[in-house]
Amino acid sequence: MAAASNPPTFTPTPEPKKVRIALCQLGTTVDKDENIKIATKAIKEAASAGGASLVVLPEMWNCPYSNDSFPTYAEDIDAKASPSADALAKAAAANGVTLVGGSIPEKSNNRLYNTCLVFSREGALLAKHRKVHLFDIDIPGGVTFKESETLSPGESITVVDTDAGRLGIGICYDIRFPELAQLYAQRGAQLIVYPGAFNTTTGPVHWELLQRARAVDNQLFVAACSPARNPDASYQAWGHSTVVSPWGQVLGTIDEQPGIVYAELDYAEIQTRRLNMPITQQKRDDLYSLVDKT
Ligand SMILES: O=C(O)CCC(=O)C(=O)O
Repeated sequence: MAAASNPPTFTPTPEPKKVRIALCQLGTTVDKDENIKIATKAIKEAASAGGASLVVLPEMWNCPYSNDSFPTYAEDIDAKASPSADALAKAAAANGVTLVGGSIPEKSNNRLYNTCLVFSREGALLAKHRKVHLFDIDIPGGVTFKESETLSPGESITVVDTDAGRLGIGICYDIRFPELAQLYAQRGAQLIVYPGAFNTTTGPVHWELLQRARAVDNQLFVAACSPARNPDASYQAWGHSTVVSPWGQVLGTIDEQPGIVYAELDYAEIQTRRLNMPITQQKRDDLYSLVDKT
């Protein structure tokens, strides 16, 4: 069967070639100020003791993961009334790291979003990603959650150039939608970062599987950063923050306890894998295609 002539969509980004990433699996409390302190301390440790140049925080790191908490912990980022965003900007600059600031509940124009902020190593806000796919599921005897009771979905997708490479951003449930990751790959993302908080029902079966699938499908790096499990919380996070290579190998992971996962990302591997196995060129555009509507 003749392969369709697909144009290569990957534009290699010349620099950087190698990045040391740190995923901070934070223990989250009910006290926002305390959570900010915990996050700030972890960012410092990841940069200084850990030598990371790219630091990632978990989904909803400044509050308990619950619909009761989102409205009360939400902050208005655009109005510059966000102690969490301020603390992240300062921590990125103080430690000279690119920071994917997990997510926090954001309030904006009478709506709430699950929002990830990305900061440069100078502390400038580079991107804001609002979770596009809300986590609404009902698994009897397992987990039931309906983010749409309080949150609204984001309306745009996010690829951002940073000192630590070209990053695609998704939040947790966003990882279940392969087309989003494919669009990010088409736009030259080298790494897709998913702050996430899977749970003890879906986590054991899907968390690593989805990361490895997104990495292998798109021949790029994937990193997913979870909160640590809090036995007292209503939502039991799976933990297991993980980094995966374009070949689907787990480069670093952890259990459900607080801690920091480190990994070396050698972006040259992306090109090697794509040259050795050129699936992008082998796609059958005559039979199917991905439509970018953004
Ligand atoms: O997809 C899952 O199983 C979990 C998703 C989730 O916890 C979230 O989107 O916050």
